[in-house]
Amino acid sequence: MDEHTLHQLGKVELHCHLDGSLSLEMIRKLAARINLTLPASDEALRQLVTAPPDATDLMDYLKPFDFIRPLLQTKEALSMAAYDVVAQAAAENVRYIEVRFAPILSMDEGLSAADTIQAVIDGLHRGMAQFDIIARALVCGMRQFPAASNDAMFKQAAPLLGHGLVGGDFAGNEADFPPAVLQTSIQKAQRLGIPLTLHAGECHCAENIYLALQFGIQRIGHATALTHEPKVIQAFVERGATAELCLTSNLQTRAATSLADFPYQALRAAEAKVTINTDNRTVSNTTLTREYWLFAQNFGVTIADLLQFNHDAVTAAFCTEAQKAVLHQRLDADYRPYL
Ligand SMILES: O=c1[nH]cnc2c1ncn2[C@@H]1O[C@H](CO)[C@@H](O)[C@H]1O
Ligand SMILES: [Zn+2]
Repeated sequence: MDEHTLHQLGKVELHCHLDGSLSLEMIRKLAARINLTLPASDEALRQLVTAPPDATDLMDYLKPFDFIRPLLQTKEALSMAAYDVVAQAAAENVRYIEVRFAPILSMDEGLSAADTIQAVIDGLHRGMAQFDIIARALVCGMRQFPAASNDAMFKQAAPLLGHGLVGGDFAGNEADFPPAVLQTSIQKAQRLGIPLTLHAGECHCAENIYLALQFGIQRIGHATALTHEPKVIQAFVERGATAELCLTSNLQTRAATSLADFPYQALRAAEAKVTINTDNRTVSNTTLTREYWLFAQNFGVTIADLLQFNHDAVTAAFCTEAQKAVLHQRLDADYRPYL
């Protein structure tokens, strides 16, 4: 299996952050709009927006996001950014993508949460008009922000469900704000009818995954801490949950200290549903094709495995059943020549 074949294959991506995935070209365009001077060379710019190579933990990894935040404070900027991520995904044959972002981080200059979501949806729609891809939005509450801010954001988000928005998540500082602390906000979002995925198990705490499952959440972002926890893996499988795995990101945040520490093999042995994702194309300096290649190189996954991961991704996606049926068929057609 070579990288070219992996590039050609149709793909479905459930876990991709908007602000962590802007192309350098788009970062330059957005910086020009706020008169921010950037390093002239792409190499120097890349260093500013990529996770530090010696990051010690998740919070260290998240530092480049502070640099991106001022760039995404207008509707135009959010729309341009969303279009940019759709274009990148379409270029590597992603057929369906859920792009997530945190409205609260784009409200510094007066936008409402609803404004930010509508702007991202507009950009996704412009991308869909241009490229052969379906793109939907997810909104992230930020764990370290006041519950009231997250609750208000989800309240404004709910009416946009079915209009380009398909669900929610909580991102940010998991170690200090685990699911137990978020319980009330999670339940409020669920009562609004917002389908949730949740970042959990990225800080060596399998208990967070267990609790997310207990809360009725069936998609887990990262799920890294499952590796050495057979009991939690069993609960994960029993619940029919799906893992949104992000290999490169996990090695950078030290959620996994080595390949052996990454939960793929354990999940595979338990016949759990897994999907491959970038997390952050730019901050993690990766692509979905590269993530597939890493799985092929390190874990010996086959084309048939990849097809299965993509079917599982479609099944776990938050789009409509009618769209899922079309996507399943499309994947079968995409993979047939390679099987
Ligand atoms: O791997 C991750 N774990 C937790 N939070 C993350 C990760 N990647 C990005 N973000 C956070 O999500 C926000 C919205 O996109 C980003 O600003 C970043 O702070
Ligand atoms: Zn993430």
